Amino acid sequence: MQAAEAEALIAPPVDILEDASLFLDFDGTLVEIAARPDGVAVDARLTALMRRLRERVHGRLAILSGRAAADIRTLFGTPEFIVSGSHGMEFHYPDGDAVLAPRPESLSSALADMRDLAECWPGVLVEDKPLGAALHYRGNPQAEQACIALAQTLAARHGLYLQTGKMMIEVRAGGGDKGDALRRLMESPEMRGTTPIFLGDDDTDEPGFIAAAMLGGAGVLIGPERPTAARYRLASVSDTLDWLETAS
Ligand SMILES: O=P(O)(O)OC[C@H]1O[C@H](O[C@H]2O[C@H](CO)[C@@H](O)[C@H](O)[C@H]2O)[C@H](O)[C@@H](O)[C@@H]1O
Repeated sequence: MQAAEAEALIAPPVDILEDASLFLDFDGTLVEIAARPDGVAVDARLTALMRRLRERVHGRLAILSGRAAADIRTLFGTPEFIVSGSHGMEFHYPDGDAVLAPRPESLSSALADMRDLAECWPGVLVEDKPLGAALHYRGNPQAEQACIALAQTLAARHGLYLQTGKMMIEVRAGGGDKGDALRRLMESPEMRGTTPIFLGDDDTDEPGFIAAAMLGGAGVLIGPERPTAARYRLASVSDTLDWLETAS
């Protein structure tokens, strides 16, 4: 699918959640980007909003995050919606069921190499994830090229998938993405035949936008204009929370 010209994108109509299944990215969509991965929090407004949205879409609500699903579940405190983590490779359901792809053995070696690099670049953080290892350089943007080069080397050496992100680069298990997660969830009896709507801000969200469109729904890009497979756009996290409150 061709990326749409982002400047042509408008806000989604507020009645778009009628007969919808709603998929939401987390960082940069529901919460502002923070200096560090552990710098985000879920406040009372967001908790209440998720409850209202769940009712609005009759339970057809999921977060699709690049984070570990356990992170999202901890942040929300045993959520009553589906959480797909690790870029579409993990699933946690409200009834306690969980599906997790196998952790690549090579991640231990990749993490050791990343930690060696981080020791040479103050401000660089290493994130150990269930299915991936990430280098965050938001704390030292000058380390960007070194982080990308190491991640490229590790991905090639270990046959891992190279995942780009916002001031981070990750090597992770391949074989799935947020588009696959959305398609899988849309096959459930509860969601089948409904219209998938997916809100996200990052590279990892683009496969989800494509999958939503191919199933008759739409993606909503959060943030500044850029080439994207999303059909609509909201300019910021703040605008997104306001729009979701109106639409719920
Ligand atoms: O798919 P998402 O839910 O948007 O998760 C994407 C990544 O989010 C986190 O990193 C990003 O957010 C951090 C906190 O705002 C920020 O410090 C970092 O620079 C961003 O890249 C998370 O740490 C990653 O594991 C997720 O893949």
